[in-house]
Amino acid sequence: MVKLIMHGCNGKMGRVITDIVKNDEHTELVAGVDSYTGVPNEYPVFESIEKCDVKADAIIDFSNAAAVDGLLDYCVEKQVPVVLCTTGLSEEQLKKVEETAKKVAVLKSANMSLGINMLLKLLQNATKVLAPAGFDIEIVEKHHNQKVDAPSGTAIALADSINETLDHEYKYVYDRSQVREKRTKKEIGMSAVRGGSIVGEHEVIFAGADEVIEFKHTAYSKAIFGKGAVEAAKFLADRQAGLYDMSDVIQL
Ligand SMILES: NC(=O)C1=CN([C@@H]2O[C@H](COP(=O)(O)OP(=O)(O)OC[C@H]3O[C@@H](n4cnc5c(N)ncnc54)[C@H](OP(=O)(O)O)[C@@H]3O)[C@@H](O)[C@H]2O)C=CC1
Ligand SMILES: O=C(O)C1=N[C@H](C(=O)O)C[C@H](O)C1
Repeated sequence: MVKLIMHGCNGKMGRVITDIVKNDEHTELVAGVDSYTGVPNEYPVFESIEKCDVKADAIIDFSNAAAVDGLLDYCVEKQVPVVLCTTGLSEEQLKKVEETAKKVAVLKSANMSLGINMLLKLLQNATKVLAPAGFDIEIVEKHHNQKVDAPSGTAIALADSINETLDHEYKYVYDRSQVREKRTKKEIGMSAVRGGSIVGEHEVIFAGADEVIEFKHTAYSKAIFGKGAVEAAKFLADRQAGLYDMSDVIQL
């Protein structure tokens, strides 16, 4: 049995993970952490990770960026692997993730779904053909009205995957409203839409002269992220220190 701590247990994804683990015979939630402790839980809940004294094989994190520094320190101190799913981390925090992964196993992924992780690979082949042929690259993402970070972590991961095949020569453009200029060739535009209960949509557009190719992923439920995170936790539980991602968990 893999014993888990759910960091952000009373949030939207924390509740999804709680349901998945309840129906999974190989995992058990031994504790939760959430700044909101006003609801009943079937496991002990602590208001911050520092107060959690329950031993576990791995932590799953869906919280917010401000909570991640303390979590990383805790993981190093207690030597507990962590599946880091929270998005919107700063450059400084991303460096801290890399440093942490030298001391304990960390799996970081902005999107735990099979579809997006497959798309990250597909895009690399498409980019190798379409970018040299002069196609412009734009990413449009849509999410629910409760999301705080923009663009989504997934949109950035998609852009990073594309840019990796372009020797990181393309720059990211998030806002065209302040500059009265045509787009340049070597840029990836990213646009964010927020509204209602949209679970998550990502569209990558390769726009050429007289033809357009679009890759689109639509999430119809948060369970696709939850299932991926639980599988990632099982994978990570007995791993050596290192920085992992979903391509280590899913056979692509
Ligand atoms: N990688 C992936 O596949 C996915 C990533 N995400 C990302 O996961 C994160 C969480 O998403 P979601 O569940 O929708 O967000 P929610 O806001 O619904 O949940 C986050 C929870 O974390 C709690 N929290 C805040 N601060 C702390 C803290 N210091 N310690 C512990 N818990 C804390 C919040 O409490 P309070 O409300 O009181 O602040 C809230 O209950 C986001 O960054 C989102 O982008 C989401 C879906 C998929
Ligand atoms: O906040 C969300 O809901 C989601 N966040 C992740 C992101 O920022 O990419 C993943 C998913 O799209 C849902």
